[in-house]
Amino acid sequence: SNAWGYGPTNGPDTWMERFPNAKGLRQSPINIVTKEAQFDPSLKPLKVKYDPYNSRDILNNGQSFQVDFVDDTDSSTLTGGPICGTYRLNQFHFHWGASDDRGSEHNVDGAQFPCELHLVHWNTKYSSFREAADKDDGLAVIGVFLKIGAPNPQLQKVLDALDLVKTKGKQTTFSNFDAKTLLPHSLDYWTYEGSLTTPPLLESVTWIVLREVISVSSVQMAKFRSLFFTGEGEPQISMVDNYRPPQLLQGRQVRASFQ
Ligand SMILES: COc1ccc2c(ccc[n+]2C(=O)c2ccc(S(N)(=O)=O)cc2)c1
Ligand SMILES: [Zn+2]
Repeated sequence: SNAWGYGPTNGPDTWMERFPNAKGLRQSPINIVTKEAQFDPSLKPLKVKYDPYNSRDILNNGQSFQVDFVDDTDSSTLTGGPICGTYRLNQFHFHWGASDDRGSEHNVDGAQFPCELHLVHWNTKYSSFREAADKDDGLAVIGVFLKIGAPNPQLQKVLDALDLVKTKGKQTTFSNFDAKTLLPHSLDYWTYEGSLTTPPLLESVTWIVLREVISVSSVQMAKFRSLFFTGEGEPQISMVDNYRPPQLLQGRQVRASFQ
């Protein structure tokens, strides 16, 4: 099939055939080498203000599942940190592995986590997500690593909805969810200029990767893996290993908000 994906014939190593950005100079994800991340005292604290009223639905888009937010007002926003101005929360989604030893997109000192959460925001100097998506300062994505440990009750609310979106294209109402409950206590972060990690791989993302992880149990990870890349009635292919491997840094600086 010509659609991009994560399989042997349409996976990350084939993406540059149809998406030339794949060979760009600010591609994501990357391996974060913590000793080379320089503390930048000019970085401001992250300011996250999410309104549960804005959560709308949960969708299996055939590559991951995402929770979409109503983003026609400034009620769920990201400000401060490395960004200028106000960015609105558009959606969050995850990337995960077929087993607990892999699954995250960013690595830290060469280590992979079983899962990574992405909270996607767009710069309100543009009129919409679509308009912002291809601008140098258009998007800001908060990355949060999930580490195997105690079950995560906040995450469980999202996982309980997955039974209704097993196959590609399925979506269901998902209201009154507070995305802030998925964040760790500390908002210390690494930041660098990068891209979308899926086609069209647009180089429009200020990445904000949190140092502190959130927990997920192995049983909860099995719930992610119960989804399918494929649509209803098609031969089932489990939705696993939907992560792009780390890309070259190409001279970019990774900054730290903490010492
Ligand atoms: C301009 O055309 C577009 C723009 C964005 C598209 C997209 C197709 C899939 C996902 N997206 C996304 O919005 C998208 C893709 C990747 C990520 S990520 N994994 O957070 O880098 C976030 C958001 C097409
Ligand atoms: Zn992502």
